[in-house]
Amino acid sequence: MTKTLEIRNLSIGYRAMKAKSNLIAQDLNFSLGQGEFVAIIGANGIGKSTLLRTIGGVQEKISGDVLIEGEKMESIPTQRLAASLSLVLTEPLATKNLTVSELIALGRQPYTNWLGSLTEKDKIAVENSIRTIGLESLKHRKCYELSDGQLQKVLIARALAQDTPIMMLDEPTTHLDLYHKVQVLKTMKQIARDFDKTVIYTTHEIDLAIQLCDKMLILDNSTYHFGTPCEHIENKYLQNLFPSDLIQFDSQTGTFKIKN
Ligand SMILES: Nc1ncnc2c1ncn2[C@@H]1O[C@H](COP(=O)(O)OP(=O)(O)OP(=O)(O)O)[C@@H](O)[C@H]1O
Repeated sequence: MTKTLEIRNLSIGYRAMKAKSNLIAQDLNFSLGQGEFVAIIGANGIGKSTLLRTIGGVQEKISGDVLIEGEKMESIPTQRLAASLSLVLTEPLATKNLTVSELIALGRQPYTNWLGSLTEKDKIAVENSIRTIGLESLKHRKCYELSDGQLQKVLIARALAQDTPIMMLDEPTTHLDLYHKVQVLKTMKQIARDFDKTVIYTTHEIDLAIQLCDKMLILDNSTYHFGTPCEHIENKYLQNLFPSDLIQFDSQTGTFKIKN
């Protein structure tokens, strides 16, 4: 399997603080291949978003390397990087006055000219994304008219329209109900499979990730584990992810249960 994303000795954190605590995670090493669907999990504040933003190139790393298709990220020109990697973050949207179609069309920016005019190919990519994510009935609506869950789907469709070999999504299902969480995650997995893309996302929905993902990266206090959900269960890495006073992981069912 071709490696699309390689993380080598990567340390992440926040430089500005200049204190030891600026280091969120260190010496991370893992790689992802074409067609893989991968979740980053871990407790609140452990560093999932920081990691995703760092490997997505919007946050400076502390040290180490992120390689995109074998090339160090910092040596890839911006335009080419935008055609290699799409990123869906949780930040509020600045452009809510656009229609759903217009916002999704912004995903085509790496391929359009400086006027931003869409070619036939761009328009087809936008329509395909709308259909794949199931947004046909909303495509003429203004983004400010959408619910949080609907907007979340639109942002995923925009990343899909960007048509990159790597897609990264920060908590893409937070605002969705259970049915639509599963629908979106299954669609993302299908996209990885059908188009040989590498899809990586952060999540708190560990049960769903166990059922759907090829691999999981578990960020734990001062350590991490990378492997298949089965390997994590066998190695009991999920058992100690949270304090044991309230919940415990049931390895038979692959779910967390509330303690009596
Ligand atoms: N801009 C920032 N400057 C300094 N520290 C930050 C900044 N943003 C986040 N942090 C800290 O970095 C750590 C990791 O935060 P991050 O948002 O990556 O965690 P997370 O695992 O995504 O959390 P959650 O599950 O709550 O979304 C936290 O301790 C947080 O307080």
